[in-house]
Amino acid sequence: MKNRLLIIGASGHGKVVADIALKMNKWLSIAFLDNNESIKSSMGLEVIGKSADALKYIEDYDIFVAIGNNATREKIQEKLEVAGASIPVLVHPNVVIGTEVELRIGTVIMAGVVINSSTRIGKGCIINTGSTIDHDNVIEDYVHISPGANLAGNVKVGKGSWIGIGSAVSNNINITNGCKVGAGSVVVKDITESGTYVGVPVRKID
Ligand SMILES: CC(=O)SCCNC(=O)CCNC(=O)[C@H](O)C(C)(C)COP(=O)(O)OP(=O)(O)OC[C@H]1O[C@@H](n2cnc3c(N)ncnc32)[C@H](O)[C@@H]1OP(=O)(O)O
Repeated sequence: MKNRLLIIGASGHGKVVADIALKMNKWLSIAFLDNNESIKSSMGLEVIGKSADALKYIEDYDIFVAIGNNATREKIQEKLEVAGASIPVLVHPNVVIGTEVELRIGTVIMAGVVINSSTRIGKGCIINTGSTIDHDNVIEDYVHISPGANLAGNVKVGKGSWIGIGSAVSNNINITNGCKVGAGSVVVKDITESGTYVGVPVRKID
């Protein structure tokens, strides 16, 4: 761990990530990188360069990718990992995390989340505000669980999938990689084909 933190992405998601990092009180200073040159600072934290500059900072900074798009976040984080960057896990102080829960690098756990026992969360995941992930889940790399989504026990979510705001996934369900599950949708059967699914229960629209 380094004593400075660099957050890639200074927009909405980046701000929530920075707020969590500030509350963790582990870093002496926190700054952003962002490709939008018009953003000079965000939340009182300076923007010191563009995303492409990240490799210049890997000796002195922990680096966290705060980009909401799963594929873009994966691309940037994988490049940083290959270059040997130190990539933290960010956990808001007000979460409940059970026994034998594994969280991998580049993942952020936002306020009000509950993760129950024996669940594994992969690299670069966003576990967004007030979502719940119950026991024995496997959340693969670069997944986004949106605010207020509820996953029952023994759920598996494949790499790069996005579970929409306020959606629900029944117990013992597998959702394959590269899926989008729409806002407020309910998944009661396995999803075995990548695509976009909406409704109660979900139907494939794309
Ligand atoms: C902190 C944060 O902000 S985190 C971000 C949280 N945001 C979310 O969770 C958003 C999740 N996204 C959605 O639900 C989106 O609607 C998606 C990804 C499912 C689909 O988006 P698109 O591919 O652009 O689909 P589009 O908007 O064109 O809709 C296609 C059809 O599906 C319907 N539809 C779209 N989303 C839903 C939904 N969640 N539930 C039911 N029907 C839906 C539309 O009404 C439309 O129907 P129509 O053809 O009869 O008019």
